[in-house]
Amino acid sequence: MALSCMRCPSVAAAGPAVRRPSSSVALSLARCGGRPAAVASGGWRIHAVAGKGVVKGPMDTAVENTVAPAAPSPVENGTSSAITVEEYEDLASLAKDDEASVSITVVGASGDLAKKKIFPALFALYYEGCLPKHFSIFGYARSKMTDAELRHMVSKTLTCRIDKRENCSEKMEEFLKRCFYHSGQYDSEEDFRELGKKIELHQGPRVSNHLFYLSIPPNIFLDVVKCASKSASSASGWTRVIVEKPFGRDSESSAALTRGLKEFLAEDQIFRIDHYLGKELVENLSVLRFSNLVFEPLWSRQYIRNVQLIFSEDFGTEGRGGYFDSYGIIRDIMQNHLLQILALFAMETPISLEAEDIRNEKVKVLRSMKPLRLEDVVIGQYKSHTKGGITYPGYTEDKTVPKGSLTPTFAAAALFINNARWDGVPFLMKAGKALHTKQAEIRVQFRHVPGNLYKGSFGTDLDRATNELVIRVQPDEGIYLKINNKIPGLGMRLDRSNLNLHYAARYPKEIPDAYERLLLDAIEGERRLFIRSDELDAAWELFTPLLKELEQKRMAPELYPHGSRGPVGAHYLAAKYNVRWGDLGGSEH
Ligand SMILES: NC(=O)C1=CN([C@@H]2O[C@H](COP(=O)(O)OP(=O)(O)OC[C@H]3O[C@@H](n4cnc5c(N)ncnc54)[C@H](OP(=O)(O)O)[C@@H]3O)[C@@H](O)[C@H]2O)C=CC1
Ligand SMILES: O=C1O[C@H](COP(=O)(O)O)[C@@H](O)[C@H](O)[C@H]1O
Repeated sequence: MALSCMRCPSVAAAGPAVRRPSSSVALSLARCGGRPAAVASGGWRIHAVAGKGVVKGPMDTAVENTVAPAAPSPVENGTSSAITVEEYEDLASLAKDDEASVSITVVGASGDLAKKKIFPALFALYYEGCLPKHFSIFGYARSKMTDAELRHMVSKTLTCRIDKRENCSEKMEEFLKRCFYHSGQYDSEEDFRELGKKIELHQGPRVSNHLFYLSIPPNIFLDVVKCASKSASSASGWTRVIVEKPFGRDSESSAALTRGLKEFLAEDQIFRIDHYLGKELVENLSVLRFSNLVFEPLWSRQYIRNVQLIFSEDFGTEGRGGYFDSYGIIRDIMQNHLLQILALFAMETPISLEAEDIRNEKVKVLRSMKPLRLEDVVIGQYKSHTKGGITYPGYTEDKTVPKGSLTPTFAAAALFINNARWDGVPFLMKAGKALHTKQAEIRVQFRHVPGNLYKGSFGTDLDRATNELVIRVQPDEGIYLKINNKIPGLGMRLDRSNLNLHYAARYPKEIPDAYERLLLDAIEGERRLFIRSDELDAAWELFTPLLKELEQKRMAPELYPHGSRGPVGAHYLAAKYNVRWGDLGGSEH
């Protein structure tokens, strides 16, 4: 069975002629499983990098990708233009002779994230035929390991998709053969130089593109970027760096990190990952809104009563208390994952689907947020709870958490966007660990029907009769819309039902993990789902004053039992804005 990267058909939808608004456009062609993609007769995907496509950052090289340097720019002198199918095919055949290689170096390869997410995602991409033909993967960390030991470690983490087991162990073998390990210190230019030599050796005489994934604690980000840029960046192709969160703890530390990174990297070499942006249902948010006439006209204060962004986990810190305690749930989940979803949800229609157009709109939302007030925030911390004879420890009983810690493991907040579309609409966020369930969802509660003819049928609880759109990000992905309908029969009794797009029923195929999408995007130079530095600044500007106030006043979190629905304060906060949390209703599917 020939596998092909399923990403290609979505590119085809954009059509062969790609319009670009910027004056300087570099072309990059990324191979997509060797299958026709962007046009019926081509095997390559055209990817135009808007604006500073050809960037001469300190760690970058002039050529964005594999196209011969003399490839004509399709856009001249600031006027929009398009690439014809013929030009496209010429470029594709040109590039076919000159395929670049890509190396992916997982820095911190011995760690939890690398094992849990990064290597499995790379294998899934390989299995799907999404990795470039010439690729190699390097693990880098201080731990001593041979290539064989790395392969053994990685092999234990690889799984086959439920729906794709054919040739799986063969594919695993092939994949593992392309994984190598280099042990070194994170602040040693010499060690990175050796790594660079190894990479070049495996890449052969082709244009060699280097991707580094920083899967390490943040205090060593800059050491690694410095050493990698000086000693292991590509001399012939691009060099890109994926940076994992946390991107600082507040505005100041985040700005310092950005300044540090920019000493060695240009902004468009930095891929700040927020894995929630790679989740299928978050990706679908814009499709839902902008490609369905029934939603976009309703997307404003005129019809939407409130929006809820809810994250819950049914487990506590469990050994990750060291990291968690100095960040807390607001920094861990709200300032990044939930705020990013909010920005995507609330943004104006972007000019196009280009990364910069989308990020421009998101940053406008973030910069329009009203300052977050302490009285609009509730914080909580889980305490021990015994259920069914099992005692679940409280947060401060975790050995990796300092005694008496006031770090919130739960927070709820009411946020507002100061713009014409959203003025007065509460955006309620709720995030917590050790709650009763693991779930992430977006809930949109619509206003009451004015002059509702059926008002009498709903009793006194009119809020229950309003429409609610639920986007279930995880688990059991789905989108459903609560509507009112008549119960069949001779009488006139009303009911609440769900118009339900249940992904498992509609799409039996396994949904790719967020890290797969994001890794592939980074390889292809697609920046849409990564955080730009001005977005990050705006996100910290919103949360930093609140975080400082909480810490300065040593606000004590409200305790809630492990496995419960969280502190009652969250209900009072919602009630203050006439909101009822949608995840607590009894009519879910
Ligand atoms: N784990 C997860 O689920 C998530 C993690 N992240 C972020 O991803 C990054 C990596 O996470 P994770 O894999 O859990 O991290 P780990 O703590 O497992 O660290 C990764 C590797 O870094 C090295 N390392 C650890 N501590 C230090 C230190 N103090 N000084 C130098 N090197 C050190 C170790 O490798 P060696 O000793 O071999 O050099 C370790 O294997 C972090 O920034 C984290 O915040 C983000 C979201 C989720
Ligand atoms: O970034 C983080 O996310 C995970 C939750 O991710 P999910 O994809 O499993 O929902 C969270 O557990 C962790 O604390 C946080 O750092």
